Amino acid sequence: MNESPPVLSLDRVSRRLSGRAIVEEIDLSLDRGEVLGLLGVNGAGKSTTLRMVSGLLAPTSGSVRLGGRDLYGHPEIAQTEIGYLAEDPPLYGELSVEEYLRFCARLHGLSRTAIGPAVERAIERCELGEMRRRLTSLLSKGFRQRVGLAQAIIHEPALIVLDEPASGLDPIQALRLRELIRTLADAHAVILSTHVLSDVLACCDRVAILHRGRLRHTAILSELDAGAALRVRVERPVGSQDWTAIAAIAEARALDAQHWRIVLKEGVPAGELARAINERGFGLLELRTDGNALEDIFVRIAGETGAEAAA
Ligand SMILES: Nc1ncnc2c1ncn2[C@@H]1O[C@H](COP(=O)(O)OP(=O)(O)OP(=O)(O)O)[C@@H](O)[C@H]1O
Repeated sequence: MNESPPVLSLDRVSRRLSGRAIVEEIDLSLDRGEVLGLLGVNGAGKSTTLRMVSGLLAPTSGSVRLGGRDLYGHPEIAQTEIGYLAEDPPLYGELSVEEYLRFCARLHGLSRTAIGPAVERAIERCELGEMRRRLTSLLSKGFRQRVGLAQAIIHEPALIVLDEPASGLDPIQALRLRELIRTLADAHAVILSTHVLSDVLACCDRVAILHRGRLRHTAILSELDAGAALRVRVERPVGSQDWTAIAAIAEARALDAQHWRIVLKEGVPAGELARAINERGFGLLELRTDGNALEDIFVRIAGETGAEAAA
C-alpha cells in the first residue's frame, strides 16, 4: 500500500544559539484532521519550534518535512502550504480587514480571480463579516486574533501554525477562538503552542509537552481521559465502602462526603458509574472528568530542575 507522508514531520530538529541549545532533537509528526498542542512553560522553546516549523528559522540540525518534502530544501512550499499566526500578529493598521486579507492572499500567491472568493471564505469562517470594513488598528484583541487566523487560512494551506493564539483574550473571546480552531482541523493539520492547559483540553487531539527545549511527553488526549479520574457529586452522603462495593471502581477518594474523586478500572466507560450510582440511590448531581491527568504530568515535568530534565 502506498501511504501518503504526514503533513508535517520533524526529525531530530535542534536549534542552537551562541552555543546554547534552545530546542533539542525534537521528533514529531502531524496529519490532516489533527490539532496538536505544544505545551510548555515560558521559555520552554515553543515559539522557536513553531518558527522552525513555519519556515522562518532554519534548524541547526535535523529536518522539517511538509508532505514528505524538506522545507528548507524547498522553501517555496512555505508560501503555499503553511499558514502562520504569530503571538502578536502584525496587521497593517491603515488597511481595513478586507483590504488586509486581499493583501495577504496576494502574498500567498493566489491568482487575481482566486483572491475574491478566498477572502469571502476566510471572512465567513472567522466570522468577520461585521468588521470587514473596519481598520485593523481599531479592532479589539479578539478580532485582531481572528483576522490573524483568517490570513493564516486564506490560501487553504495543509498546515496551520498558531503561536499562543488565545493569549490576552478574555474568556469569551478565548472560547470562541478555540471553537474556531477546532473546526479548522476538518480540512487542515493544526499545531498550536500554549502554556494554558485548558487551551489544550478544549481544542487539541494530541499534546506534546516541551520543557527546556526537549520534548518530554506526548499523549493522545482521549487516551489520557480514559485513565483519568472523575469528579462525582451525589445527593446522599456516602462512605468509601459504598464505592468499593461497585466492581467498576478502582479507587475512590473523598473530597467531602458528597463529593468524590473516582478512578474507574481500565476500559470501564463513565456511563457505567452513572448507572451504578443511580441503582444504589446515591442521587447523581454531577459527573465530569477531573482533568488532572494532563495537569499532573505537566506540573511534574514543568517542576523539574535542569539536572532532572537532562537525565
Ligand atoms: N534570538 C534569541 N536569542 C537568544 N535567546 C533566545 C532567542 N530566541 C529565544 N531565545 C531563548 O530561547 C528560549 C526559548 O524561547 P522561546 O521563545 O522559543 O520559548 P517559548 O516556550 O515560546 O516561551 P514563551 O511562552 O515565553 O513565548 C528562551 O530561554 C529564550 O530566552
